[in-house]
Formats: sequence, C-alpha cells, structure tokens
Amino acid sequence: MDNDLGCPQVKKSKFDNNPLEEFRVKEAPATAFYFPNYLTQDEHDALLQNVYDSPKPRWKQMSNRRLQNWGGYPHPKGMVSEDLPKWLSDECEKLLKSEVTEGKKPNHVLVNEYEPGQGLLPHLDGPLFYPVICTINLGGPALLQFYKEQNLDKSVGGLLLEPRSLVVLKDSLYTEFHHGIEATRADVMMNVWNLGSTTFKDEKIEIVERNSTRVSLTIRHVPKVLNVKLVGGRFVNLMFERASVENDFGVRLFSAIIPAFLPLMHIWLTVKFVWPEHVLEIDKNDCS
Ligand SMILES: O=C(O)CCC(=O)C(=O)O
Ligand SMILES: [Fe+2]
Repeated sequence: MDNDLGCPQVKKSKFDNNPLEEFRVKEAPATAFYFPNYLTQDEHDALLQNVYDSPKPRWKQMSNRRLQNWGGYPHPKGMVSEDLPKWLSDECEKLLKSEVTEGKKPNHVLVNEYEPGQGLLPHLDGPLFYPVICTINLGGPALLQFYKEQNLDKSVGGLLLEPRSLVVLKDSLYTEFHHGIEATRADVMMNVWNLGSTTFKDEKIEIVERNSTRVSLTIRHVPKVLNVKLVGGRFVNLMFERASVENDFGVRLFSAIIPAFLPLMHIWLTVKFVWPEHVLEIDKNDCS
C-alpha cells in the first residue's frame, strides 16, 4: 500500500506510529526527511514541462544559475503575495496534506535551474520563512552540502538529491547549518547521510556525475503576508478579494459599487464645492 507521499506504507510496529519516520535521515545531525520516489516519472515530467512553459520574464539570470520566483517577494514588513499557478499550488496542497510542513501551507516557491558545474554558495534561508524547507528535485542529481557557520569552506556532510525526490529540512538544519551546492561536474560521495535511500544504496559509489540540468523547487511558507496582493502585476486590496472568497453577495455588491461611485462622488464634490467658487471668481472678474 502507498501512503500520501507515493512511498511504501510503513508497518506501525517498526516506526513509532508515524509513517514519516521511515523517511527520516537518521545519519543527519538534525531533522531531515528524504523521499526518493516522491514523484512518479509522469508527475516529474509534467512539473518540468510547467517550469519550461512559464513565461520568459519569470526567469531571472543570476551569476551562476537561473531562477523563477513565485508567490511574492518576502520582506520584513510582510510579503505582497501573488496567487501561485495551479501546478505549484497543487504541490503546496500535497505537502500540507502529507504533514511534513507542520500545518503551514506553503505560499512561496523558488525554482532554481543549474547546469552541470553550477552551484550555490553556502547560506541560511533566513527569518522571513517558517523554518521548514521542502525541495522537490527534477532533472539531474546534485549533492546538497551542509556547513557549520565557523567553517564555510568544509562541508560536514550532505544529502544526495536525485530526480523525483523530495527533501525536507527542519530545526537546526534550517536555522544553524548553512547549505549550498558545490560548483562541480561530479559530486564526491563522502559523508552522504542519505546514501542508503538512494539508487546507489547497493553500490560502492565514489562519485556521482552531474549528468544533466538540475531543476529544484524550493517550497516554503512565508508567515508575514500583507493585506494587498499582486494580481496580473497590479495591487489588489484583499478586503475586496476576501468578499469574493466568502461569497457573500451583499459584501461583493458593496465592494463592486463603492469603487464605481468614487469617480462620480469626486465629480459631484468638485461641482458642488470647488467649481462654484471658480465660476464666482470669473463672474466677479467679469463685473469689474
Ligand atoms: O537547489 C536547491 O536545492 C537549493 C536551493 C536553495 O537553497 C535556496 O533556494 O535557498
Ligand atoms: Fe537555501
């Protein structure tokens, strides 16, 4: 039997009643889950297709990779959010249901694209996100390495991220250990915490080649969201938006009518209070 994550269901006696436990990376120094068969091949291909079908301006060229930002730009004052496209909101929903996100619905997705040989410097994801990172891996493999703050030159271990997998990082793997991807064409399999759950589990593998373009979806929850959001590149006040969500006809009518009347009100006020003065001025001038 399969569980919601598309992975074999765990016998309760063995794993503490929690089906996620089977996927915990026990060698890691803090909470990490690795789901090697999170996506079917068809789901994987469809996601990749959606990434490449996205409008060209979504791509931002960085010095060593390309990325797409979805959901809004996190900011200390709050994120101006945008609705995720269905192919991403479906993934967020699926993660929420699988209980890896601690009840927080992801509302932000970064798509990173790395050509073989490209990488990402060690970094922390910072305080603007809820401290759980879910990463869906597409295309080619890469080793995600972890570093202690005091020595960002030497990794303390890593997780091999293969296509079709999901990795979830929590607690000090989010808050304390920096993570990064070496700019190399071949990853050395030293201190790979999850090797036993990868396709190389039965092999004595020393190196994994970066054989093709890797695309990752980094999926997180931004807790602080503002009351305005971006719809088709324009700001919309969520007060009006909420009315349609609640489907309250009266409120919707009110929200539709008030903005329509504002220009009329403006004209009426101008005619009543500003224009007469102006006309009077002209009249006075005419009299003199
Ligand atoms: O590509 C990855 O797996 C890592 C991406 C990442 O760390 C980030 O976007 O903050
Ligand atoms: Fe990161």
